[in-house]
Amino acid sequence: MLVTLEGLDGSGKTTVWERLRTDDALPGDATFTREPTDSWYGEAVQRSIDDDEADSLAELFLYTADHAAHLADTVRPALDDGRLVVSDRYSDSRYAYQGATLAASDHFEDPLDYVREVHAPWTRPPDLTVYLDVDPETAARRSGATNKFETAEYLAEVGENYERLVAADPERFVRVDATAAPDTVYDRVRSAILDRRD
Ligand SMILES: Nc1ncnc2c1ncn2[C@@H]1O[C@H](COP(=O)(O)OP(=O)(O)O)[C@@H](O)[C@H]1O
Ligand SMILES: Cc1cn([C@H]2C[C@H](O)[C@@H](COP(=O)(O)OP(=O)(O)O)O2)c(=O)[nH]c1=O
Repeated sequence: MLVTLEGLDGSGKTTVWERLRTDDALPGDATFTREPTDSWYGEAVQRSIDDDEADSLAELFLYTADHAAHLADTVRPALDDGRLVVSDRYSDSRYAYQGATLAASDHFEDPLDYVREVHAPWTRPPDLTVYLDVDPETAARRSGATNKFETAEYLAEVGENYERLVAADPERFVRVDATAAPDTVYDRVRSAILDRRD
């Protein structure tokens, strides 16, 4: 089963993901992974993140290349072995974030839909996506604006894209109020995963 954690920067995904890794209630052979990955594709993504002048379309394809390699090298082999896979960010991040960065482009009527179409023929959709829901102001404050994406204004657009993704696929998403206390958020994410396991 493939579980993904999604949400704005600062929503608490990595905090939850780190705790899940040591939770004995989950299978000992579970694969914990993330996007951007730590492969050379992910390093190329990080260079783009660090470049405030990076071209948004080029950046989309860097993230997407990282996802393709992530599927081939990590996700599909683990799923084929019957393992639980938990990814801190995955394709919904691309739809939500690059759907926002490309909104300024005049190439696309609907950038979010375009990004989804790019992935549709070959990606592997998650079986469960836990959406850590937090307001953009809290997200920006918690994340400390460490990169070009972490402004409340931009994160508000990203949040609207996430809401669109949740509305389009309500069976796949479980929303967790990420403004709650860390232990409360963790317990709710943990329950969502344990309740959904095959
Ligand atoms: N439920 C929470 N309440 C308050 N602060 C939180 C909560 N979850 C995480 N944080 C803090 O917010 C910051 C970002 O958390 P992190 O897990 O890195 O978020 P993300 O991976 O979604 O960007 C960290 O300083 C973390 O300690
Ligand atoms: C996976 C992914 C991340 N991102 C963004 C979200 C983050 O601002 C940035 C790097 O992710 P990361 O460093 O993991 O930040 P965080 O821990 O706050 O999620 O890349 C995209 O824009 N598109 C994507 O497809």
